[in-house]
Formats: sequence, C-alpha cells, structure tokens
Amino acid sequence: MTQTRLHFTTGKIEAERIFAALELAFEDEGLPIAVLEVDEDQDIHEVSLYADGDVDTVEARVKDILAGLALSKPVEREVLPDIDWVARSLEGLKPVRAGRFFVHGAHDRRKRHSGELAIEIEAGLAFGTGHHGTTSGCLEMLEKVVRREHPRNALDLGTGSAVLAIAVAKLAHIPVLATDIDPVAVKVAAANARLNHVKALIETVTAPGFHHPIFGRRAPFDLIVANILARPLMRLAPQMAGHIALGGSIVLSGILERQRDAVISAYVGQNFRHVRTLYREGWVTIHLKH
Ligand SMILES: C[S@@+](CC[C@H](N)C(=O)[O-])C[C@H]1O[C@@H](n2cnc3c(N)ncnc32)[C@H](O)[C@@H]1O
Repeated sequence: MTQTRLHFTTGKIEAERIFAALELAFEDEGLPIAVLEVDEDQDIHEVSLYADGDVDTVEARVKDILAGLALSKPVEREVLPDIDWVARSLEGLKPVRAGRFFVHGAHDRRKRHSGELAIEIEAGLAFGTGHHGTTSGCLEMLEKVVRREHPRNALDLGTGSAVLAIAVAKLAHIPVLATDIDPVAVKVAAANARLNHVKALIETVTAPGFHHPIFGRRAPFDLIVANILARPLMRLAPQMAGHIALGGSIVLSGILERQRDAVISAYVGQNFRHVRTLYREGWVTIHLKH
C-alpha cells in the first residue's frame, strides 16, 4: 500500500513533546513516527509520521494534536514510492550483473565469469541485493568513478546490505565507512563485509546522516555514495559538501526521474558540478563533483 509521510520541522524540546503525544494518539494503529535532527546548531528537528489508508483523517488528527500543544504549524505531505524494500531484498534468487560486478547469493558462486568482481550478498532484512535499479545504477557509476579518480577513502551512507561498500573496497582496495540509520542493516552489512573478505577495509556504524563522532575522524572523503531517497538527499546537501574532499565525487541514487533536477539544484547550490546521470527502471543515479 502507498505510504504518505506527514512531516514538519520544529525545535528539539517541542519535537520530543510532539513525538510523545503522537505516539500515544497513534498507538493502536501502530503508525511509525520518527524524529530526525536536521541541524543541531539551528535547533531544527523534523518530525515524520508515516500514514497509509485515510491520510486526510490522520493529518487532521495530527493538526489537532499540534493545536492542543499550542504548536500549530504547516504539515507537509510526501507520497513515498511504492516499494516493498524487504520483498525486494528477498527476491535475490538470480545473480545480477552491473558493470564488472557480479552480485549473487551463496548458490550462484560458480556462475561468475572470468574478469568479473563477485559480491556475495546475504541480504536478510537489509536492502541491497543489486536487483533494484538504484543499486545497479550505483554499481555501474562507482566502477567508472573509481577507475578514473582513484579515491583514497570512501563513505557509503545508507549502506543496507553493504553491497556498494563492498564494491568500492574490492575495486579500489581503500577504507570505506559504511553507515546506516538501521542497526539491523548495520549487522547485516558487517556480516557481508566478512563474507566477502573485506572486513579489514569496511568499518560499519549506526548513524542517521552525518550524526556520529566518527565523521570527525574519517572526513573528508574522496568518494561518497548514498542510495537513499531524494528528499533526505536534498536535506543532506550542505553536510555532504562539508564532508567531501576538494575535487571529490559523490554518487547519489534513490531518486525518481522527475526528482532529478531538484536534487541536482540542491547540490549545485553547494558548489557541486553535475557530471553525468544514469537512468535505470524509472530511477536515476547522479555523479557530482565538488
Ligand atoms: C535504498 S537502501 C540502499 C541500500 C544499499 N546502499 C543499496 O544501494 O542497495 C537505503 C538505506 O539507507 C538507509 N537510510 C535511510 N536514511 C538514512 C539516513 N538519513 N542516514 C543513514 N542511513 C539511512 C536505510 O535504512 C536503508 O538501509
């Protein structure tokens, strides 16, 4: 079923009060609610509630709750793409070829052609078997970028199964920081790094965006890849600029074709230059340079 994200920004203290009130009000329906720190210095926090079914009624209830807390504010809507991430991760029955990469499950180890770089994935509950157009687009783009630019350190933000971090580690033999907001994905990522014999190169961390002390130690990165959705990518543009090395590259995906120009504009506004776009199954993968 299509999900709609109802969201608005507020300060930290208000966000905590609103979160508690929403959790109580929507306890029976079990609607997911999240608070994300957008900008610590300016005290901007984003509250999101994920609704399906009768979104108008849910929105009216959210507005009533805000009014009850004397915190009336405009509530925005984002209709999320209709993707079943988990079902996608479990459909990894057939191997996938993207550029030089051969992404496969344990049962297809022997199908690798000579010259291909094999990535074995046990996706479990993490996204990233290579079957989705965003992942295969990133794999193809990463191959081109690594071959031309020889990065010395990389970040895979939103690593899921770690498929992209493993691809970079195998191709470039460089340290890769692999992060995800979801602790389950981070466990799967670490297991896949071990399975592919690149554990020494890949460090896994649970972190939303760039909120973790490790970034202070590991940045700036020569290469950042982030396959998350368009909206969070646009919000992260200033922080991407703050963590990329001069002349470094970023590869972005999780972006629908119609969202491409808005994402590019957000990054051009942060002194990035658009290099190329790959189109795969209605999704785009974008390469930008700083
Ligand atoms: C579409 S999956 C991509 C997985 C893998 N990198 C690939 O390309 O197949 C997006 C991943 O990003 C994570 N994610 C979403 N928003 C994030 C954020 N703000 N910070 C870190 N990870 C995030 C999700 O938990 C999910 O595992």
